[in-house]
Amino acid sequence: SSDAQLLAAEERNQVMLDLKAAGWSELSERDAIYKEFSFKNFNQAFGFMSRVALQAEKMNHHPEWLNVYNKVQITLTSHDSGGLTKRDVRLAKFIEKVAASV
Ligand SMILES: C[C@H](O)[C@H](O)[C@H]1CNC2=NC(N)=NC(=O)C2=N1
Repeated sequence: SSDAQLLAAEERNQVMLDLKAAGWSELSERDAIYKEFSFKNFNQAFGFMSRVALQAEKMNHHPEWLNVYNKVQITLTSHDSGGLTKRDVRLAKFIEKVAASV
């Protein structure tokens, strides 16, 4: 299955176990996942965003996000596919790696 295709129920439940354990949740209003990150200050938050931005551009897969001072709220979905795909999961896992290394 292509990584741009919507995740099938079984595979989705499997990957969501990991992501939920890491603090991601499924939105009720859209087929998307969401997490809020907190950093020590704006510099840390923006450094994190810079690293995620470079990877997102490489993947041609971009987050919906909001930064206010030390907080970054991130929503991931695949607009082209109309919901959650492997690309979102791959980007979420990358984001977790970056956040863990700040
Ligand atoms: C034209 C462009 O390649 C597409 O719109 C890409 C860009 N980045 C994207 N990012 C995300 N998150 N979902 C998409 O469907 C998407 N599509």
